Amino acid sequence: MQFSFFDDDSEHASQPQIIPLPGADVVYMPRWLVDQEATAFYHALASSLSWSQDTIKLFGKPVKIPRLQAWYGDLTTQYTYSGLTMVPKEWTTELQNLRSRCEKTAECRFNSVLANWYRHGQDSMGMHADDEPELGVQPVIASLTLGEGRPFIFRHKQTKETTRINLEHGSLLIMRGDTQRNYLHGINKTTRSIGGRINLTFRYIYPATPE
Ligand SMILES: O=C(O)CCC(=O)C(=O)O
Ligand SMILES: [Fe+2]
Repeated sequence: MQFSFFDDDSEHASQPQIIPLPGADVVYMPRWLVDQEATAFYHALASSLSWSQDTIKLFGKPVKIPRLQAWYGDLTTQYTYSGLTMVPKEWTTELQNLRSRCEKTAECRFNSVLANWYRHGQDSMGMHADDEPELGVQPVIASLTLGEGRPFIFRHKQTKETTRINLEHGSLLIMRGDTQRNYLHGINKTTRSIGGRINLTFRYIYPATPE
């Protein structure tokens, strides 16, 4: 299924759109940031965040993930994974600014943000759900797109029904409720020659409880 939003009335261009996915709660807000501001944030984040291309193990072999990433947050959000303690970087001015605006829109608190930089069409993110226990049972995730729009794929875990939403420059996508429980999501590669896209996913990570 493909959704496109016909919106002739520019006054309503940033009206929230409810994405009709059964068993999910997804709202898409085109032009949450006006073009000029979104472009300014794209360049500021590209040059100021501490980007790295992380390595994961695939069938025992180290493989570089196909994008750059950076993780920022409150110190309470650090967690231990396979004996490795992951410590977030301290909030930058731009990230603080965007965090508080996302909190106002989503009407909830965020203490962490994962930044992804898709440098070109060959950068991607595999299908996954953001369902780690430290995100809680019904996580709210606010996802901001800056730069080149890319199709965001939702796939229902049981029915496998697939829905694509083109995430545009300056847009905010808010996922809540059972979205992570019922759906996977991801960003495919494309052979089209396209520009870069920076995505910020604001989250709330529950502080680890001592064992
Ligand atoms: O780039 C995107 O829109 C997806 C990012 C994402 O799913 C994640 O960071 O968990
Ligand atoms: Fe995700």
